[in-house]
Amino acid sequence: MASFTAHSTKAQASLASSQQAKLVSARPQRSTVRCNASLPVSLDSRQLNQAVNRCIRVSRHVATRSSRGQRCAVVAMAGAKYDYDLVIIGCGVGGHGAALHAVEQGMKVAVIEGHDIGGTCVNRGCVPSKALLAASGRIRDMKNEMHMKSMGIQVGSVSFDRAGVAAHATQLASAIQGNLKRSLEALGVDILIGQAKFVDNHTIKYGLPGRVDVGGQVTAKDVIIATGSVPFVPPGIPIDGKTVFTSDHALKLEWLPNWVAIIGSGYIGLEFSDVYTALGCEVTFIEAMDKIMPGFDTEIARMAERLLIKGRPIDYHTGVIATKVTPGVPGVKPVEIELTDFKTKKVVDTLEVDACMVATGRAPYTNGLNLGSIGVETDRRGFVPVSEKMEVLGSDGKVVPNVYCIGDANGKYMLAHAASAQGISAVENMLGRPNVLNHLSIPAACFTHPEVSFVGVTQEKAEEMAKEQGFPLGVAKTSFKANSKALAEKEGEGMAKMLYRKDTGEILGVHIIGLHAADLIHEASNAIATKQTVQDIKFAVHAHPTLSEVLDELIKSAHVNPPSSSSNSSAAKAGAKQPVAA
Ligand SMILES: Cc1cc2nc3c(=O)[nH]c(=O)nc-3n(C[C@H](O)[C@H](O)[C@H](O)COP(=O)(O)OP(=O)(O)OC[C@H]3O[C@@H](n4cnc5c(N)ncnc54)[C@H](O)[C@@H]3O)c2cc1C
Ligand SMILES: NC(=O)c1ccc[n+]([C@@H]2O[C@H](COP(=O)([O-])OP(=O)(O)OC[C@H]3O[C@@H](n4cnc5c(N)ncnc54)[C@H](O)[C@@H]3O)[C@@H](O)[C@H]2O)c1
Repeated sequence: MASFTAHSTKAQASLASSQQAKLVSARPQRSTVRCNASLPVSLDSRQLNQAVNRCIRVSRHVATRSSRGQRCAVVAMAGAKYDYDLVIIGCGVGGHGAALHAVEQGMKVAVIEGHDIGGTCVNRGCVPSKALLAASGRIRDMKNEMHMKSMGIQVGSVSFDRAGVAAHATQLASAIQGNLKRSLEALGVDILIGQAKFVDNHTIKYGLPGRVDVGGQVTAKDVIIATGSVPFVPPGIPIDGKTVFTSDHALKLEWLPNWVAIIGSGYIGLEFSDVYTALGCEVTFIEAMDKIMPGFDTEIARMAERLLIKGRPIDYHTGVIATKVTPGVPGVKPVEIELTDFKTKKVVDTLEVDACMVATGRAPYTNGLNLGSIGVETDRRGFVPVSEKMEVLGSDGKVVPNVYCIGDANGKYMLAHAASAQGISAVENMLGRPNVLNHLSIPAACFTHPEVSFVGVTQEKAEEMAKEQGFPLGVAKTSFKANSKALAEKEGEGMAKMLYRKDTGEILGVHIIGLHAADLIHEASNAIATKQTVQDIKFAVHAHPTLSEVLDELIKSAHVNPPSSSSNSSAAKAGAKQPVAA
């Protein structure tokens, strides 16, 4: 049976010889687990807690037998079986989030990164794109004379320096990359450089092609695959990086084509249409689905079309795919795009434009991991199959012990904050604390001007659920038009919509389009994550005048029956004023 010596430590523990308390992976057989309580160095209370957590992790017998409240100081035994508790392959936001949480839990962690710390989000995604959107958004605002005049502002001619805007994006990416790296170093995470591949569940080889001085082999009790994704380019589209390109190239803003066709009207297409049109380019969308912005709730997409497309130099072709693209030469020869009807497969048109951006989704970056060595097969598109606890599933459908996959590589929800939340969840699960992330509580936002955000399901999906499960569906709506803060900014265009169960008050989805929608969505996503109902949050107070009152009004306008209006509700007991339905 496991034996455990716990020292209650009021102050610093008394210390033995060794200079460093290395909570290195001891992974002895459970029957021989022995957590020795002599501490080799002074530990502060945080380190002490980490040590306790570490011991609890090594043996669950200990977890149940030792009172967690009692401050036990523990040091893992000598003779570590693995180099690390956790090795993370890929150091994007997913890997970074997982590493931070694992260190917090007292684990010894290494990340292996084959390209650049920060991955897509920091270097080729969220961060530089938001910098371009911020700069181009200002330019759009200042060029909007009517808007400025309506607030009594006169602006002279507005000009910008393309290279300066581009530099803002690259400098921001590089600053944030540095911050990320320093945060890992400060926490003692080992950063190993190289492309990693599995030898077995606990052994990873890494190196760089043609570099004998880089690389090696490490072992770990647990491994997380966090290798992210790369742009997906449909067949028949040669990328030259100049006239035919993906977001990887577009973010460098090396030139501004007069007319750019964007294939795909998802997040990347929309955000880049916002940047390009603010900087004076014309845009044509090529979208395979029958409607533009097919990923959004239909009503929100309709409003987005009015606010983000009509009134801007943007047109679109829907229900068509680009089957052949011939690159051009800037200023000399246009790019030719052959359009084919998505359903009939007949060629219907040919476009000649200055440039073509491909924004048709992302493909997982899982090649070269030697997943076969651990009995794993990716799906047709290359995504790693995972359980709801982020455990990797083998080709037999069973959990592959000690291997997890998070972020874009598993394809569950390709967003930065989802990757990092999945990383935290995976660490919790490897520590023996079962954790399932509710993906329906993860907010998403498109950072156009104005922004679009949502959490949970669309109205179409909610209607389907209501029909199948037989519950009454509530649809509450509010507008930004009546919001004092939005009106003060002369930004009254926008709406918010909530889908909820009228019988229980459960919130199924919230969609917002309008000023700062990306910030406003969190009240709703937190409510869904913590399972709060409409009744629970109906009487929360919002500062006036703020944009958050849009959500306040939205929630107050929802009608749940029964039991929210019952006189037994806590708010009614407290004598809260009943809100007026909008
Ligand atoms: C233009 C653009 C804008 C975006 N904007 C947003 C946004 O505003 N908000 C948002 O939430 N999301 C946004 N995203 C999506 C977001 O960037 C991704 O969801 C997120 O980066 C995924 O994180 P990850 O950690 O899973 O993978 P990544 O960030 O892709 O990181 C994976 C890392 O693993 C490394 N790697 C791969 N294979 C190996 C290997 N074998 N060995 C070692 N290292 C390896 C890669 O080099 C990479 O650094 C955007 C994406 C793009 C392209
Ligand atoms: N603000 C954000 O959070 C943000 C910003 C950018 C990117 N991202 C992430 O990056 C990922 C990739 O973004 P994206 O915009 O490339 O993908 P997406 O999945 O959002 O949109 C792709 C669009 O392209 C269309 N499409 C696909 N193949 C086509 C073809 N052959 N011809 C014409 N249309 C085609 C699809 O119907 C879809 O509308 C997304 O999953 C998103 O999560 C997020």
